[in-house]
Amino acid sequence: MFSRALKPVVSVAAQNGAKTFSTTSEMQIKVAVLGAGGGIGQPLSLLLKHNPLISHLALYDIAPFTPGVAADLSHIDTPVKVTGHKGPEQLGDALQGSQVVVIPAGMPRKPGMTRDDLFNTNASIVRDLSLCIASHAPEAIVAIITNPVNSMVPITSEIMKKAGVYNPCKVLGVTTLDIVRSSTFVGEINGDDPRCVKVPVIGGHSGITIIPLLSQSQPPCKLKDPEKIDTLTKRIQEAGTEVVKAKAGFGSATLSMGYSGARFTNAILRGLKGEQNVSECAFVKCNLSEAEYFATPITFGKNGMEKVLGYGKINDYEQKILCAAMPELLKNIKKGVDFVKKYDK
Ligand SMILES: NC(=O)c1ccc[n+]([C@@H]2O[C@H](COP(=O)([O-])OP(=O)(O)OC[C@H]3O[C@@H](n4cnc5c(N)ncnc54)[C@H](O)[C@@H]3O)[C@@H](O)[C@H]2O)c1
Ligand SMILES: O=C(O)C[C@H](O)C(=O)O
Repeated sequence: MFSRALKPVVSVAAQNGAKTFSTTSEMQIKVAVLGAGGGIGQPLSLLLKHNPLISHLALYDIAPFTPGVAADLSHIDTPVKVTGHKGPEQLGDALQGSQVVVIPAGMPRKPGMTRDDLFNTNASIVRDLSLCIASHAPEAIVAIITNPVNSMVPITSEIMKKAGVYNPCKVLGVTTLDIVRSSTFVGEINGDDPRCVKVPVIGGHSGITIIPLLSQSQPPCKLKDPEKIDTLTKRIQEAGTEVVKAKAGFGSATLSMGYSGARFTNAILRGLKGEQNVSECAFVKCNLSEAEYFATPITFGKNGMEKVLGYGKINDYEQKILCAAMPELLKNIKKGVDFVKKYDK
């Protein structure tokens, strides 16, 4: 995943025999993970501890064992400094100076629940964290993993607007797991290495709002039968539920999400570092549809999202499922916006 960035750079002085050794982490970047003690937070932090573009990893959670997670990770022999912060009184310290904030804080689904069923618990968690980001790290790029992503991105955006620090390029909903799953499933069908398969996934991140564009798969998906395409599309849309059911009450996807969150964070970091044409899909503010926020391929730059790449030509089937998704997506977004308005009163 980090192959392009992992390569250590031996300085000229070192080549001449002097005992200096530097890595590509020379640009000092602090990343804060909010919800770092959880099922996603821990593997995500483990992967980020290996990212040479990060100089400081601040782990925050309300869980009392958070300093222990930080102590544990800090013993790994990579140059990333790790600090642990527990409880709201230590959140400011975790955020101060962070250029990137990743949020996996909040409750996961149990069997029988929809992502929207998490709204009541997770909306206030994300609101309170966003208020603190607005005051302690207003310039940070915020990557939101917490579900329902379709509503949490509007919540953070509205909080940032109220605080007068909103930059739409810096509030990003993480949908990478949908892309990772699509690559895996198409790779299995095609007999291709999934790392070489690219399938854009647009719309949102819940049930029917997840729209994989199988017609744009690279290399092309070998399935041609419309019924089989429909079955695969539904499998991608329901893949989170597949994990929730299999975990039987013990949470939702954590390891594949830790991987996906680390991959997304790495894309943000590469953009921050000035690398060109780094792209991933994300749920962002854009005007590609009647929805204010929409998942689409984007590129990253020094300010977070650089360009909305859009989704190009889609076929009739994809157009149909996109139309079917819009009412749900609009409802999810409105729920987030209204939550912040109501909180104001
Ligand atoms: N975007 C995606 O693709 C995706 C994928 C998987 C899971 N998720 C979502 O990610 C969230 C976390 O999932 P998980 O499996 O890690 O759950 P988890 O219960 O294992 O961990 C959540 C962590 O959040 C912490 N937390 C709760 N309130 C907090 C607060 N106010 N401040 C800081 N930390 C707080 C908890 O203490 C816990 O450590 C869920 O909402 C889940 O639905 C999203
Ligand atoms: O399905 C969930 O509740 C978690 C996550 O959104 C996923 O897609 O795995």
